[in-house]
Amino acid sequence: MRSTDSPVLSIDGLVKDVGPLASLDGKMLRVVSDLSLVAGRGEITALLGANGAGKTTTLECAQGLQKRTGGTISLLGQDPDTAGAELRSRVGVMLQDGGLPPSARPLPLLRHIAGMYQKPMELGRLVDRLGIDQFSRTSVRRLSGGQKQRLALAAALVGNPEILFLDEPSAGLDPQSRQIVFELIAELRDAGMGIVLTTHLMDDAERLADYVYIIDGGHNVAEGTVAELLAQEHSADIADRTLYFDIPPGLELGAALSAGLQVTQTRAGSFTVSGALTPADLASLAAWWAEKDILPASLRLEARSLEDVFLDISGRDLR
Ligand SMILES: Nc1ncnc2c1ncn2[C@@H]1O[C@H](COP(=O)(O)OP(=O)(O)OP(=O)(O)O)[C@@H](O)[C@H]1O
Repeated sequence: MRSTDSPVLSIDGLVKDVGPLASLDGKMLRVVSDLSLVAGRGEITALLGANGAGKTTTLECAQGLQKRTGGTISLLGQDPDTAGAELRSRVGVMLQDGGLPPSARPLPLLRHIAGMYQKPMELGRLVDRLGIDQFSRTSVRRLSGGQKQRLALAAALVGNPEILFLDEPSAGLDPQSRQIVFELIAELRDAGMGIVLTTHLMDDAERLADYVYIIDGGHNVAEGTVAELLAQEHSADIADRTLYFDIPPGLELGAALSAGLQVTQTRAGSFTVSGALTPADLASLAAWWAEKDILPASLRLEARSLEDVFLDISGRDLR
């Protein structure tokens, strides 16, 4: 486990049992087992995992919303299970379902929440930044999913927290909203806030996270910066590079590429080449195109992605 100078959250050996469950003959189900992580101030820490991996349960235990079965948790230096209102006022939480009162209107709601804190954020700026002024007088129940998500983020931020928890922050957001939300999250990080988020979207983790914990089956299976995870040892199944190109249908590549590469045609003329691709392979392919007077309609070379690493670590079976 990584150590950081000023952790906002550290979890050591977290265990969470739920139940008793009738489906298990009245036995308890262990949904988190021996999970440890550290999140630093001025950092975005991501818990990345498939559906049901245990991410939400872990965050809810960290926030004191669920009582843990075992392990230790320090949230801003205190145990969330026993701490009082003073700790809650320093923590911002954006839950997956928003948790907002359906009949409330955004602006009065945010003003009300701001009134509960000693040093709230400047409301006008936050409202403007998240585009809430466009729907400030529409009741929560009538907001779109993305508008609710932006309002939930504003509600989590208005108290100016030292640590911000975000459960699936980009769920339901259109590309513009996602861009605005991501920029704001990165700015808050740069200003020193500790941000802990859960996601099952590799792209979110790649774009946002300073440090990633991959969670599977209720425990950590890998951790590191995105660059460290991409560089780590992996099975032979995942290629370092994959080349995609589209050429007119009906042509056989023949000897244009060296033996040993995996070449597939996803549809006539659309090729995917993976394996130990070398510069010489690209040169010989280009020479073959020149000889046949072909300019590919599209051409893309991609390095291994976090998604490849994730699937390699956690397997391809549905959860
Ligand atoms: N009270 C409960 N009773 C039965 N099962 C539970 C209970 N709470 C959690 N679980 C199970 O524990 C596992 C972890 O759930 P959790 O919500 O933490 O996963 P997650 O990683 O956040 O998933 P998602 O990405 O789908 O939100 C799931 O299989 C869930 O069904």
